[in-house]
Amino acid sequence: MKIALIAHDEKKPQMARLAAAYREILRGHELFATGHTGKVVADATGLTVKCFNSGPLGGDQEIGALIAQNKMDLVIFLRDPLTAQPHEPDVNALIRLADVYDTPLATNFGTAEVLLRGLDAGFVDFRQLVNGDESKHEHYE
Ligand SMILES: O=C(CO)COP(=O)(O)O
Repeated sequence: MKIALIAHDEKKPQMARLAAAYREILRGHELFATGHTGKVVADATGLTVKCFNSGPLGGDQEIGALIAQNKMDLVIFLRDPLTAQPHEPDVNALIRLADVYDTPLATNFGTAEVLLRGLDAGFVDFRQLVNGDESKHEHYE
């Protein structure tokens, strides 16, 4: 599975804790992240993370583009709801696309834990069916 990890600055310590706690689950998957979050996750876990641009510089849009191609299976986006973000439209666009493509998305630590445990239990396996079915993608277009 392809997993995107994104955290706003105030949430990066949480992301480091989450990634370290669920390292054994994450290591079986392909990890993607916005620039600074990717470094935080790589440092916390030692795992390989494909890093895109930093969020404010277009990283959210790059991950959004993968969602729009149905090439992202799960997104953990630890948003900071208490700080205004200069790239709020990009954040909203990414979340909107996840809803368009029924991509599982967690925006806080608690839901992220449930998603990762669900991933481990096979509850996200339906994504393989979605990705393997091109007509499904056309259906969304
Ligand atoms: O701003 C972000 C998501 O909107 C995160 O970007 P960074 O991981 O580069 O800090």
